[in-house]
Amino acid sequence: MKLVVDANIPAADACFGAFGEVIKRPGREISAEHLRDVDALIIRSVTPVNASLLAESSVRFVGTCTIGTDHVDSAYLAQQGIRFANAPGCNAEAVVDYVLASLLTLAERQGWRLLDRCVGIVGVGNVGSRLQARLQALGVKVLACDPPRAEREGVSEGETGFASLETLIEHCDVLCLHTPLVSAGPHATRHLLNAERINELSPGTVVVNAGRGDCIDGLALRSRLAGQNDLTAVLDVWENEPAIDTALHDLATLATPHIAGYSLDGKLRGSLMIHQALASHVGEASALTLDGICPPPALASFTLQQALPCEDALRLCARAVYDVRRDHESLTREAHALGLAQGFDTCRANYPRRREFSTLTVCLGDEAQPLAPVLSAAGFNVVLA
Ligand SMILES: NC(=O)c1ccc[n+]([C@@H]2O[C@H](COP(=O)([O-])OP(=O)(O)OC[C@H]3O[C@@H](n4cnc5c(N)ncnc54)[C@H](O)[C@@H]3O)[C@@H](O)[C@H]2O)c1
Ligand SMILES: O=C(O)[C@H](O)[C@H](O)COP(=O)(O)O
Repeated sequence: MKLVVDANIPAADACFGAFGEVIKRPGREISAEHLRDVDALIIRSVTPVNASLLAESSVRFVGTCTIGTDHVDSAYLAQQGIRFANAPGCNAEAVVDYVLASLLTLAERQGWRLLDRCVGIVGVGNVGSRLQARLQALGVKVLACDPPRAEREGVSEGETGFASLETLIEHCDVLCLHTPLVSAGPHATRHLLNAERINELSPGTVVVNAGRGDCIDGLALRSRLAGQNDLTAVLDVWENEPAIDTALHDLATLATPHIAGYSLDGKLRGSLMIHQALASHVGEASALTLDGICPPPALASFTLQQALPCEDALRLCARAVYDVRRDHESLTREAHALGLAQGFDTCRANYPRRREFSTLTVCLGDEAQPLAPVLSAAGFNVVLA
């Protein structure tokens, strides 16, 4: 078997080498001519897969080591009998870490407490529901909006905690978007946050987008930020990546290059899930495990002796694992050196090794032991020293 694999996929040899010859190519450069005599295509989200890529190819399996699937014309693949797999949930914990790290950083800069905020979550799937669980465990008030889920589960607004987007806009201090990009249909998400809704946001609202860039009307957000300068934007995803809007980039308080899900754990889970799907496609058993391909974390544990205020302790532990300010600064730095589009992809290609909150064990000395519930709610392992 011959496989073309995005060069940005970690553990590609361990996950795909046993199936045959692995040819690595930059994801944005994979083209029809690379696929003529290829059996399997293993990608991430930057390779559009459609008839024009595959019509002349012998590809029978397409696997994307990502949650999102908007880059793949799955109807075309189904019609051609080409097996398709994605990696649901693979990096969901990493995205939740990103959102918590971002909110804790904003809280410190702007002088508020995360634990006092009301957070709206739009899209309560693998990412949104994990975010909801961690925030609620911390005692943060959460409003959740997911009309497709409400419909599937046969519930109406208010009945089981789902609320409308308008309710979230009216009541939330923070609005987090975790929706997929859906272009058509009753629950389309393209420009879900449109000019009208952006204008309805109360001054001071924090908008976080770690779903897909096109779920927000970037021009409308840019004009509210440039005109009134009364919102805070945390943007990980953008319209037209990597050639994103420079003015919007400059106006965002935290601007990162689509790396919310870029924990090593999340990426390796994605590779492993597609390895398993390919093994099942070719009828082979697989013995590969995450532990087999994932190294131990550089910082596995530390001891906290002091009875710090809750949010200071949360920030300290979060930053010991992942400091979102580093990603914001490296995008700014690379954009200066290379221009925004090239800087965006350079940051992604050279992304430093990042682990998830759950890889850190925090040992609490006597005085710090009251912090156990809050640290464990945020996703850290906690032991009493
Ligand atoms: N920034 C990143 O690095 C990163 C990482 C992972 C995922 N993502 C993006 O986040 C999206 C969500 O990930 P997930 O794993 O939670 O996906 P998921 O499919 O598990 O959940 C998506 C949820 O959104 C809901 N939804 C769909 N249309 C909606 C609408 N109009 N309004 C409100 N809710 C709606 C769905 O019902 C579903 O519950 C992915 O599709 C992907 O595009 C981004
Ligand atoms: O859909 C996903 O899983 C995420 O957006 C993922 O982080 C995308 O990673 P990329 O394809 O940009 O490497």
